[in-house]
Amino acid sequence: MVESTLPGGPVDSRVFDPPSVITTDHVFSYSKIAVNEYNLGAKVGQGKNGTVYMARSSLEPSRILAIKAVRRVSPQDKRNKKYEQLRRSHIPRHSDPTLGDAIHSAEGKILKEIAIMKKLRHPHVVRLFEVLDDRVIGKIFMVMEYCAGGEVEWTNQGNPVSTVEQTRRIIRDAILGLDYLHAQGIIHRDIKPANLLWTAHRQHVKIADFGTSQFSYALRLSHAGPSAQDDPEDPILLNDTNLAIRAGTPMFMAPEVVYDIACIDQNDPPPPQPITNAIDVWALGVTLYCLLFGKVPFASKDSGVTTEWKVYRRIFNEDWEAEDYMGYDRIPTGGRYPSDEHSEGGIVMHLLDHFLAKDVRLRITLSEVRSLVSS
Ligand SMILES: Nc1ncnc2c1ncn2[C@@H]1O[C@H](COP(=O)(O)OP(=O)(O)OP(=O)(O)O)[C@@H](O)[C@H]1O
Repeated sequence: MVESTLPGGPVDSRVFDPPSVITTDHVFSYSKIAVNEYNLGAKVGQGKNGTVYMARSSLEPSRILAIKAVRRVSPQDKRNKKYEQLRRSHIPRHSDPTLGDAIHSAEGKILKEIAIMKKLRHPHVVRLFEVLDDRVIGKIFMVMEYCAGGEVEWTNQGNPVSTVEQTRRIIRDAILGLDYLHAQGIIHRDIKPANLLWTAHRQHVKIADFGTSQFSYALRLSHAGPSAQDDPEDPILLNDTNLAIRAGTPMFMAPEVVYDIACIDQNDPPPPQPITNAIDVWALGVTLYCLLFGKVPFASKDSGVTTEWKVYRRIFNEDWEAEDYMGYDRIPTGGRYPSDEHSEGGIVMHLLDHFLAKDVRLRITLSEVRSLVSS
């Protein structure tokens, strides 16, 4: 068994390991139970646009994979019969991302997710192995590594389900994955427990779901310097105007993301802050809070049509509250401002404070947090 060592422990790297993502533009066999050499097994997940199945390759049956099957046309767009007719009769078999992007946003979205995943190769990021994209077929198939442990769970009727030590391990893995993403110029934009997947036996956590992620050339340049100019880039990645558009899950959104809605009725609002990779750090802070306390830090206290707006207002204006105990093992926090800052509770509350700094300039960076959690 080959193992690679990361700070905090070894990672099993026995998985099939092609040097780059394979793109197959001919689907020679496709049914409900198989696509090309892959036999589809149980359904393991359902997203807005895609269904995820367990799968095995007939060429290597011992290896379990995950295949995400995504419709080129989203369910509501299916009503657009004209488009579907056009697609079936005119689209050539070979893949052309820019064409796909231009003719249909659902297809453009999945091609962008694929272009992003193609750049990524890290022990704490779900790996894409192959894309089956035959344009005469109504679906695109993404063959990925399988994360057998499922989504990171965080609440049982408002109570935490992970111990503080388990939480530390989850956050540590997510920090390593996120730090890598940012170095590649990728802002995830939807960090939350449901997008962190456990490997088998809950050994490690990997970041998943790049459906709302965005490539930022400026971010890539800031990490790689002039050598970033030599990166092979897919043209579909280079439009980063989307960064200003609100995306992700409301309760995990950073103050700078919800600014326009939160300040809508303020006479003298503070100046807006830039949208950067710090939005992922905020979302990781919200994730840490969820794991520690079994609830979100900024929730609307009532239900109704204005709920989402109220959440944005709370994110923007209000401070988070600390419970007296954190984790399934109920370790004392010492309250929102613990008197003993060196106690376990004191250290964790201090960390939360830095993750959830409303001012982007005061928010902790991943390199700062890395040194804190590995010490
Ligand atoms: N590699 C994987 N291994 C195991 N389970 C997975 C894997 N990828 C996704 N899943 C499961 O499938 C679910 C849906 O996947 P995913 O979030 O990628 O789909 P989506 O259509 O992009 O969803 P969304 O509606 O959030 O955009 C996930 O929440 C997860 O439970």
